[in-house]
Amino acid sequence: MRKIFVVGGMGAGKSTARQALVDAGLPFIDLDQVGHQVLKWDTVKEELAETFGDDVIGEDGEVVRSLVAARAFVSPAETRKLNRITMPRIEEVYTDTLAELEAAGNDAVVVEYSVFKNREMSLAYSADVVLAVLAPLDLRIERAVASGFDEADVRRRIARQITDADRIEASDVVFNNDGTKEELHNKVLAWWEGYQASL
Ligand SMILES: CC(C)(COP(=O)(O)OP(=O)(O)OC[C@H]1O[C@@H](n2cnc3c(N)ncnc32)[C@H](O)[C@@H]1O)[C@@H](O)C(=O)NCCC(=O)NCCS
Ligand SMILES: Nc1ncnc2c1ncn2[C@@H]1O[C@H](COP(=O)(O)OP(=O)(O)OP(=O)(O)O)[C@@H](O)[C@H]1O
Repeated sequence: MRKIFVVGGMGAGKSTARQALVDAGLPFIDLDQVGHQVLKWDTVKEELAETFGDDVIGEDGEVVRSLVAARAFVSPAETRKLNRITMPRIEEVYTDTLAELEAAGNDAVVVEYSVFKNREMSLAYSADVVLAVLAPLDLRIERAVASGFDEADVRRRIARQITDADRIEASDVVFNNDGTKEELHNKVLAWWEGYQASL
């Protein structure tokens, strides 16, 4: 099963690019969504409370994501603590989901991976193709804020992520999302048609 990774910084337009491939009929795994799923595991909740404070578990017993973000993205060291808790569990769910999709007879899957670092040392070692979605920083911040995130939080998260130069270096195809959503959608679909024809 071909694994088509969609990577990009916060607010770049990964979900929009992924949707174009989903509209073309591909199943998808969004690793941000998988991340939210593992926050429901008791072991993860316990480790987050030990690391970032008991109050990161709300009165309803669920992780208060905004509070974890406020504490985990203040420095590379704190972000590493978060990643050490979440990443092994995300990888476990990812591997299981891949196996299920493969068993169901799918030829390809789109994987949206927001914290991609490089092809060798992350989940992306299994990628057949890496598509990078790029957009100017001010536009990314504006879009992320418009979708509900606090600006200071967005800036802290972006500071913990790799740069677009690194993304260009590590990817096979680059999409600039500096026009309309429809333009991005069409560019991704055009790539997919060409890619399929080349197989
Ligand atoms: C910190 C948490 C609780 C914040 O939840 P929240 O709902 O506010 O954000 P959400 O999960 O939707 O992520 C939004 C964006 O934040 C950025 N982001 C999230 N986690 C990270 C991280 N570990 N490092 C850098 N950026 C990150 C990404 O650009 C992501 O697309 C959550 O992001 C989390 O548990 N992160 C750790 C797991 C992880 O790395 N998930 C990303 C997919 S592998
Ligand atoms: N070309 C565009 N023009 C205007 N708005 C856009 C464009 N591309 C994306 N957006 C909007 O910007 C926001 C971020 O886009 P999207 O969710 O696709 O990015 P993402 O890379 O998946 O972000 P995140 O890292 O937060 O998951 C969304 O609200 C989306 O609708």
